[in-house]
Amino acid sequence: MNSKIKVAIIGSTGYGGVELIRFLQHHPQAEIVSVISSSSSGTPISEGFPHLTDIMVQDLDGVVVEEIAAKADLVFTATPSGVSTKLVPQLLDAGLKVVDLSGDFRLKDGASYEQWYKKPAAPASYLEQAVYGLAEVYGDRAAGVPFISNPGCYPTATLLGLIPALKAGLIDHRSIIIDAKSGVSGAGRGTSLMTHFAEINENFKAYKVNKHQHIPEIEQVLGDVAGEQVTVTFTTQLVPMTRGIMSTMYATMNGSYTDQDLVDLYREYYKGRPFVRVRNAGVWPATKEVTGSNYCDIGFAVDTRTNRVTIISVIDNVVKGAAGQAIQNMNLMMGWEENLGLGLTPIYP
Ligand SMILES: NC(=O)C1=CN([C@@H]2O[C@H](COP(=O)(O)OP(=O)(O)OC[C@H]3O[C@@H](n4cnc5c(N)ncnc54)[C@H](OP(=O)(O)O)[C@@H]3O)[C@@H](O)[C@H]2O)C=CC1
Ligand SMILES: CC(=O)N[C@@H](CCC(=O)OP(=O)(O)O)C(=O)O
Repeated sequence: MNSKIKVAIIGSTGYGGVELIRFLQHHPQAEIVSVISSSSSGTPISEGFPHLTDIMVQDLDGVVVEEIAAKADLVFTATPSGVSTKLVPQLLDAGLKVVDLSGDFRLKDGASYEQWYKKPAAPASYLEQAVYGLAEVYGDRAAGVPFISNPGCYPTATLLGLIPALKAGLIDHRSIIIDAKSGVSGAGRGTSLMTHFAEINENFKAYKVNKHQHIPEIEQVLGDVAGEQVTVTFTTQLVPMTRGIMSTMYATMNGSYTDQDLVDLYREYYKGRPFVRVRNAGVWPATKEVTGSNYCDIGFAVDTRTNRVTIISVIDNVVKGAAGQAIQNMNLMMGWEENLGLGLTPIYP
């Protein structure tokens, strides 16, 4: 096994960054050498996060690329969209490996990024260089590369739920409808009216309907899998819970299949992949069954009356949707077992 890799976390005061710290502290092959903040450098991280008093590296560093390059081998950029666009090229040019958690390098087409994110795209050469890190689908592309773009939270749950059926031709790609719900931590730590307690508690609201920035990401990957253009209907909703995404997908089947046919197909597709668990026929997953873990759990319900299938996929948005998947990608980049440092059972209840 290789020697320990030195890692730095930019955005370590955000939800993704704090979750990276939680897992990396116990990673057998990684050592956190720098926790970085653009707004609180020079202060101990435990000042804002008292639950982190036991982490070895306490003082928050500033975002100084040369200093990061002098200390670290690999950087996790858990930074907002628009920030990674500018930061990641500098880190790569300084010789660092990067796993970026933002949406800035997921879309290969810069014009599409600008349309959906309403921000300038990163230079095309860096978009090309980024390997899209949906580990269970593209994991074989990750070994030895310097730069992984971590998938979005909604796309992770959705794509893992759809790809085996689409690839096998079981579902009609023109019929896909995705109804996705997220806990409020998906919006990050910053406060807004959208996630304000009085606005979301005992409430359930749709947002960005047909306008969500994850639509082109989902369509890009489904198009790649299907070998032709795929468009989807995608509705996102905010649920009054802290963590968790449930993506419920509907599609017309191209033949007559049973729940068990889908279970068998998905178990075969995800054979050997430690983080996708396919439920037995008739058993549907719940968000609490993956909380705090890197699992994606998937269940099915075939409706013979309508000839449609309902696919239900759940993840913890902060883990499999962000920090956990980022560590899984680091493991694959380094040629390690993909579940290294991630073997936690979900927190229940
Ligand atoms: N939350 C989730 O479930 C998921 C998040 N993501 C993506 O991961 C990234 C991080 O998300 P999340 O942790 O939730 O977001 P947060 O808003 O919780 O944290 C983002 C952090 O980025 C830092 N930051 C802000 N501006 C800058 C800057 N100019 N330079 C350097 N750092 C900066 C801030 O820390 P400071 O002020 O200390 O520098 C802040 O704490 C985002 O791109 C998000 O879209 C992806 C999948 C799921
Ligand atoms: C609940 C909630 O607000 N979720 C966010 C997910 C943001 C995110 O992860 O953004 P990128 O993947 O594009 O970086 C949203 O729907 O925009």
